[in-house]
Amino acid sequence: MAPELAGKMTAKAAVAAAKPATKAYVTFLAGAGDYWMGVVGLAKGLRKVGSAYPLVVAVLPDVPELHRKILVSQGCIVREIAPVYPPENHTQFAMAYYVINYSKLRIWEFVEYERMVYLDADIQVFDNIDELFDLPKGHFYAVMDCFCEKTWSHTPQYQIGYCQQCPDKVTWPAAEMGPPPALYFNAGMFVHEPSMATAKALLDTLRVTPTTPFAEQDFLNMFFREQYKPIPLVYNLVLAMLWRHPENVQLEKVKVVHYCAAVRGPHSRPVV
Ligand SMILES: O=c1ccn([C@@H]2O[C@H](COP(=O)(O)OP(=O)(O)O)[C@@H](O)[C@H]2O)c(=O)[nH]1
Ligand SMILES: OC[C@H]1O[C@H](O[C@@H]2[C@@H](O)[C@H](O)[C@@H](O)[C@H](O)[C@@H]2O)[C@H](O)[C@@H](O)[C@H]1O
Repeated sequence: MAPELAGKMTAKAAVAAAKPATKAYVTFLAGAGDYWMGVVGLAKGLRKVGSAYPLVVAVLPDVPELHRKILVSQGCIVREIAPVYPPENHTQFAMAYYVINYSKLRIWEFVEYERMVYLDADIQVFDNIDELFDLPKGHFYAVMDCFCEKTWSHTPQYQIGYCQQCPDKVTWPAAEMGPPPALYFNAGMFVHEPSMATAKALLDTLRVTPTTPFAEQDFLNMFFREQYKPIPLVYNLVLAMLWRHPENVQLEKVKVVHYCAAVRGPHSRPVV
């Protein structure tokens, strides 16, 4: 910044103006359970693959000081966030287990970063994925989910055996059921651009949006429906894909594994 300008800007503005655009990975941690172990695994995995960016951990107030200290000792940047709850008595439509995940929406408020890659704590990174930070701006990048697990049994696509991962296997009966479901992403990993305007729009929209079974994942799919751009499953291999769509998986190319099926993952969550 030109020295003659320095005197005219406040010190804070001068630091902000001089600060390079920053990027970071971010994950979400709630409660005193075992998910902090998954975050340690995530931090170690990102370091092992030589990532150039830090890992920010958005923690709810109920995350114990001991877990926060361990994460800081693993090089994480721990940032406390306030919980986000859907409107009073609206939560009965979301699977109770997922309601806490609405708090993920706070990461749009991390505006000190111009771009972030979100990763669930039950994810492990096995190859460098820093290239995601250089994807063209203005889109919401994430990997398409699979509708074949029992967790989808409440949906028409599950009931007729339709899945976006193999749209030709069971043709969507458009005549009887209208247009097929829009492409739907798994919200365990996505590339986003923090912005207070987007953060406000998300929370304002949430206030008037009835909850649905997959909670914030359904909400994000609705909110970013126009901007969503699928990226290859190598960036978020939802484990169930191995047995639901093995033909779509080239394991030797997979960079990120998401232990979100009913199996034991790095955070050692018991099988449900
Ligand atoms: O008690 C909880 C539940 C969820 N999470 C965080 O929210 C993410 C999404 O929840 P979960 O992994 O259970 O969803 P899944 O992808 O397995 O459906 C987790 O990976 C954690 O980052 C957490 O920290 N504590
Ligand atoms: O709160 C909703 C969650 O929805 C997603 O998990 C689901 C989804 O992957 C389904 O397709 C599976 O069948 C299911 O097992 C799994 O839990 C995200 O991974 C998680 O971060 C979070 O957004």
